[in-house]
Amino acid sequence: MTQKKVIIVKLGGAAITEKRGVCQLSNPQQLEETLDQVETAYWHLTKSGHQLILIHGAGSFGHPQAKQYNLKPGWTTTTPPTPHYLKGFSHIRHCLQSLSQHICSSLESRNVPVLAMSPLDYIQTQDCEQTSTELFQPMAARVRQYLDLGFVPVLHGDAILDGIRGCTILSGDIIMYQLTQLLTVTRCIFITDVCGIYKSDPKQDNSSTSNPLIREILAQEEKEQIQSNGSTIDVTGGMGGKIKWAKKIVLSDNKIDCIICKWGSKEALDMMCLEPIGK
Ligand SMILES: Nc1ncnc2c1ncn2[C@@H]1O[C@H](COP(=O)(O)OP(=O)(O)OP(=O)(O)O)[C@@H](O)[C@H]1O
Ligand SMILES: C=C(C)CCOP(=O)(O)O
Repeated sequence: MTQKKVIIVKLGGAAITEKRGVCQLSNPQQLEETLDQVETAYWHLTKSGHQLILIHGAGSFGHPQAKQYNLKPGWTTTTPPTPHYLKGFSHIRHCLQSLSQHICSSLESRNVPVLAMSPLDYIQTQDCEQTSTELFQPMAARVRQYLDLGFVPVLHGDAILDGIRGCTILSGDIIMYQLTQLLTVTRCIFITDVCGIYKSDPKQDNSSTSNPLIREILAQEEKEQIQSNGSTIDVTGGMGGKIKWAKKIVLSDNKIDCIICKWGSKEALDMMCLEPIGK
């Protein structure tokens, strides 16, 4: 019997939403293809006894709103939130829930047994990314419980309460990292709208000579010559943030594969179906 494996797929905000807009989904063909691949991968994994966790990014349903209301630094716990913060927090949560609802109902109609989980309900951070892994235990325990029952848990980058900042923004990339620390995970896949990591943003330089795709990155290397400032609003660090958390995953357990690939690509489907890397 093959050993049961768990994979985590993050559907990036750039894959499922139009990040140049506000509360705008990706074009229907892009979104359909992305979710079709998730459906195919789910059936493939299930047949072989493997399990799938989904996380989605916020894209245009979270980043512009977080910026507008200054929600990442939060309101601090010493003073109560101003009406501006109350409105912003309530508004962003409403936007995020509508995105999660859309993704989950599209997958449910494809017969993928998804169960949505809002991180806000499972974690209060202590200074956002500085939060210790043990505080993520209730979230991981619920994910484990859903997996054991045969469901596909769906989490997302979220606006959450924070013991120091009052509130903050928790990236799906950090949720990915924390889950790898608490569950046994074989592979992490980041699906976005570019084929991987380049020397600099491929949307600003699409020449394969001056801006090649970097196929592998040494996780131990402190600094690599990668520029990661993108052209859309991203309060959680964009591609730079993703590289940071992917490296932390690999450094914490070098048996976990970490892959960044483009929605709809053959690589994305192969990686989600647990095909070997580099085939
Ligand atoms: N060096 C780079 N290599 C590849 N992409 C880069 C680079 N620098 C900037 N980018 C940009 O990073 C974007 C992907 O990062 P982003 O954080 O938007 O991904 P995501 O996970 O899909 O979104 P979200 O954070 O909303 O979930 C691409 O759209 C690309 O234009
Ligand atoms: C902007 C919000 C609310 C969450 C960010 O999550 P990410 O898109 O996974 O980085």
